[in-house]
Amino acid sequence: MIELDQVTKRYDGIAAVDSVSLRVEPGELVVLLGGSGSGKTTTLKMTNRLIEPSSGRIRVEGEDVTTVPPHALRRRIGYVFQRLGLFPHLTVAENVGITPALLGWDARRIRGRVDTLLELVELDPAEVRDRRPDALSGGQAQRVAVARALAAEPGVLLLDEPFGALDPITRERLQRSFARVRRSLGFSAIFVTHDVVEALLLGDRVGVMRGGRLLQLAPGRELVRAPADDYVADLVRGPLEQARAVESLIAGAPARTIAGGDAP
Ligand SMILES: Nc1ncnc2c1ncn2[C@@H]1O[C@H](COP(=O)(O)OP(=O)(O)OP(=O)(O)O)[C@@H](O)[C@H]1O
Repeated sequence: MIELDQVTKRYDGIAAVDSVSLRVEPGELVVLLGGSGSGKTTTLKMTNRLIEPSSGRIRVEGEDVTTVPPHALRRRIGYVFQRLGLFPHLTVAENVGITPALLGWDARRIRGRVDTLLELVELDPAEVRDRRPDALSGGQAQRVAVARALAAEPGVLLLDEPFGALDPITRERLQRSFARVRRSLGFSAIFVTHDVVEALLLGDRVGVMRGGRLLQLAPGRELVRAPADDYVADLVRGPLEQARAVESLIAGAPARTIAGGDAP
């Protein structure tokens, strides 16, 4: 569904993305995981031509993206931005229905699709349909952003830290809700995050990026059991140790803090 073949992006001779190759199979969700500046967003934006690669090939649904006009490509690929990108002057229904409207769907079909998607992302259409984005909570707005990206029934979805700005409880709720939406619609997706737990829980496979390179692309289980190098090992160790510390706390064992000392 998505295929990157030795894709590189250079800025002033420096590689932001360095010879990255990966394939996303039909229905698969690949997470790109890495620290700030590792090249995740640049990789995502090259996939829908918001950024043009310096070299390499990208195919989406079998087609070389350079042969598809960018606006046509972006109508076929849903995109959820790092910072929302909802249009503040449009209502929720207008935001969600914008791509179907551009594609010339009739008003009844758009309305039906908008309501179906709002329900799918667990919002009550009657309650939020006519509100503007500033009248929504952060979590509600992010649900609307996901609904909007899915409105024109794309086979491919790109998500850039979609839940990054939310508190942990809202974030976890949205992760669960997104996993459900994915099961019911079955699209392929690339999901960018710097959150290791989110990556392990949501990704069919997780690609770890550092300095523009893809260090390892594997199911989360394999990253934990057989990390390709010390960087990957260190990256996954932190949250695993945290989880173990919490478990022993719950079990009533004399818990030790992550720093190694006894918990208060
Ligand atoms: N327009 C640009 N001009 C010059 N350098 C850029 C440009 N865009 C990105 N870069 C550089 O490319 C590298 C990769 O950036 P990118 O945004 O892809 O990283 P990221 O992993 O998504 O980081 P974050 O998690 O902070 O969003 C960084 O070093 C960044 O400074």
